[in-house]
Amino acid sequence: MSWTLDKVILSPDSARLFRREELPRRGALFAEIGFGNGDFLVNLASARRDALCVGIEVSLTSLLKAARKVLRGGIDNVKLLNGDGSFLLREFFLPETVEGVFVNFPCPWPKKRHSKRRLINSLFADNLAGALKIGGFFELASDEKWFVDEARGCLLENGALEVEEIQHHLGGPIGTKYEQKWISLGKSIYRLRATKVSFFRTTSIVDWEEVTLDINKEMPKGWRMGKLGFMTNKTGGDDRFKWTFKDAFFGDDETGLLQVITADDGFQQKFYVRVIPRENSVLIKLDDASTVYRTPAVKESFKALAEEIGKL
Ligand SMILES: C[S@@+](CC[C@H](N)C(=O)[O-])C[C@H]1O[C@@H](n2cnc3c(N)ncnc32)[C@H](O)[C@@H]1O
Repeated sequence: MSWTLDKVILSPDSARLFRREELPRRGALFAEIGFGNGDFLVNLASARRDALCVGIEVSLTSLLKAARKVLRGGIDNVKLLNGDGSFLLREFFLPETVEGVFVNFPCPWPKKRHSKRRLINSLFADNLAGALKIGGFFELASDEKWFVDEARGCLLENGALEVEEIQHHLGGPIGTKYEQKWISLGKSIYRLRATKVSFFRTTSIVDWEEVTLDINKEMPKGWRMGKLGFMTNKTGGDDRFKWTFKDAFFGDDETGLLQVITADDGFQQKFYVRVIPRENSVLIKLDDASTVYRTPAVKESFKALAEEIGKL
């Protein structure tokens, strides 16, 4: 990533420092989840120069496009995070600090078999309520009435949120790309607003203090880096988290690289672990090109890899 984009996009590593050093010093905090082309976020940030506006997106293409827009506009109160909005609402923000959360035209995933992919569920409602300060609000806009109905039901399950009736009208103050698209096709727009009215907190699972994941494992007898290939498709974990080792690669520099996929409550991360032979040991470390949130699944995958290497 270029150094300029780096000023706007927070990687898991820079998010850690920002969260500790900058976040508590900022004024009002707003978040937009699934910001797409970034227009709404940029407009919000321009209208509220006193506030920090955090955009969360799963799409890297959208992330880069929006970051360029922010830089071109000379806007200094926007930060972007790559990842799932529900997870990052809970993990990135300090408890009960966010003034407002916006979700504009989320993917509805209408098919039943895709319903687990829908952003708004009971876990989202809890993560939202945990991030919002008392008096903070949530706004959802969608062209799908059934989706907003379902979202309303999920929000109502969290007793700290006061959920209003669904509003049905055409257009909002700042039309997003999808809003303009649906309106031009003659579709209706549904809006839902909720306010946090009482204390509610969630527990973060990311270890924000832990920096290193390095493990130094005693080198097994007859060790060859090629043995790392035996890890491929090994998997483990429990109800809350899972890890899988994928492809292994071997460099000319005697080191090995293993691809790892982890999931914590469905939050996926993909990264590479470098395995480096030392005199009598094997060093297992996060590859320099990878950054991850230090979740239980990530930590356990390192421990499991060390254990497996011991068996080789
Ligand atoms: C239909 S588009 C709407 C974009 C924009 N808000 C608009 O109104 O024009 C939905 C966006 O949500 C993003 N998205 C989907 N699931 C997400 C998640 N779990 N967390 C964050 N962003 C997500 C998609 O990548 C996509 O950019």
